[in-house]
Amino acid sequence: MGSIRVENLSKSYGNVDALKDVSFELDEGEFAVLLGVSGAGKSTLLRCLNGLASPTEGAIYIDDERITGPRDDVAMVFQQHNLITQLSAYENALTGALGRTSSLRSVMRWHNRQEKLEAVRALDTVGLLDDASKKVRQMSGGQQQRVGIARALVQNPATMLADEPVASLDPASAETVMAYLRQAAMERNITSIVSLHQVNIAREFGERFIGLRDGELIFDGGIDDLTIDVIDEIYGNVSTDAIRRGRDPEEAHV
Ligand SMILES: Nc1ncnc2c1ncn2[C@@H]1O[C@H](COP(=O)(O)OP(=O)(O)OP(=O)(O)O)[C@@H](O)[C@H]1O
Repeated sequence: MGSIRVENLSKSYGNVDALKDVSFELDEGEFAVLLGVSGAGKSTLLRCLNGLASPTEGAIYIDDERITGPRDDVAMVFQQHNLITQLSAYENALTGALGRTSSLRSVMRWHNRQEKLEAVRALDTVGLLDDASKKVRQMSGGQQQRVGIARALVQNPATMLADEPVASLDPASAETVMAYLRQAAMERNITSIVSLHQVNIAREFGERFIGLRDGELIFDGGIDDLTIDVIDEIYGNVSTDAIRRGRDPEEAHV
């Protein structure tokens, strides 16, 4: 479950061509990192994948079903966590089940035993079981993002999309969050696409890499093919010395 097929996808906003004839396929359970500078089209691709934006041309299929709008089996992890900060980690995780409940139950926030167990299991997966009752606003940015991942897991997705999930975190927290995200995807065989702009983190956690530049897919391959030349091509005029040292290439324009 969760295989993805993107076929000749183009997306324009007025006269801005955000995606140009992008095609690729991911097998069930693959973990792909989406690379590209700001404006390359990463968010647009993720928005088309989760059904929030519709293609101008082309199509996306999940498990051979054409995407025509948001689906419950496609979960999203956001950069700005989108959590309810006055609620606990557990309560936030439980909101991941809301898409699957009736509107009355959803409004009343009634959850069945199975959903509660899933929330506990998801918090365990992201290493936050001991902090389940802690208010999200009292948590660090990295912990908050792990709650965001737990919420996505409670949705019981076949596909998980993450748009710059560690962009606002310090390097150590970013690594921790990525490790939990990768582990969760592996344990549950969730097909995942994570957009990142930190090449060092991408190389550490990615198994498949998709590179966008100016809306075009310019790279699709594994870690061995992701050479410095390819990185140069994805990021344009950047200092590869800075990349080797692990600095953010977007700050390393020469
Ligand atoms: N709603 C919109 N209306 C008009 N133009 C848009 C819209 N959304 C994105 N664009 C444009 O489409 C192009 C791709 O943007 P997109 O946000 O997908 O890139 P990105 O790689 O995710 O960059 P960032 O990391 O900065 O979000 C950019 O030129 C952007 O200005």
